[in-house]
Amino acid sequence: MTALRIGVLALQGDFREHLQVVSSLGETAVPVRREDELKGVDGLIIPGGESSVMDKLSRTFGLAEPLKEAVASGLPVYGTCAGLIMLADSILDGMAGQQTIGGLDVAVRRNAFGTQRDSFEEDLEVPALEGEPVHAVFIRAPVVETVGADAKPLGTLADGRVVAVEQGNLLGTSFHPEITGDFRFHEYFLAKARARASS
Ligand SMILES: NC(=O)CC[C@H](N)C(=O)O
Repeated sequence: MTALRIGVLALQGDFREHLQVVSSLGETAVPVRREDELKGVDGLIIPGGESSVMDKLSRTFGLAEPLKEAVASGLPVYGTCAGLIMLADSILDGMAGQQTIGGLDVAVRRNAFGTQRDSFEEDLEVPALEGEPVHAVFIRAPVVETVGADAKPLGTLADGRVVAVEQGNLLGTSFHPEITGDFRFHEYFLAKARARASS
């Protein structure tokens, strides 16, 4: 089986961790900072970081429109934390003028857990993934406040709040699987990329 070519948006945030995860799973990982680096990728990961900065940089570097086109073309895209915010059709508590790439029919609230719970960890039941609950690490994390008709929740906190969603080839998590050593979400995403590459 030939390795997939997976781009990781490398404008800002913890893109290095995702590049390492993709390589450790046997695929080819490529940092994406320019439009031409998006060409020929079988999937794209948008990392955690600061979504308002990522938004500004993507517009400054002329990547915002190509990213929207990539999503519209059906490219598999996985966003973690700030990356989930970038994929959301609407943001609550965004910075003034903050825009997103969109694609996921959800409204996401930034920094939803407030200062007292800036970072926390919780085990999540994720029925779509086999095996144990997913140990999820949240860092100034967003929450999916509204899931539209086209999107589907994949994982919820014990209090019922949605922190993982999917919609066709798009996948988003509020938390950071790239730092826990449990890469089932990455594998779930790579399966979408593999299916598309071989279709
Ligand atoms: N760990 C993260 O990616 C934090 C997200 C950040 N709070 C934002 O609004 O973009």
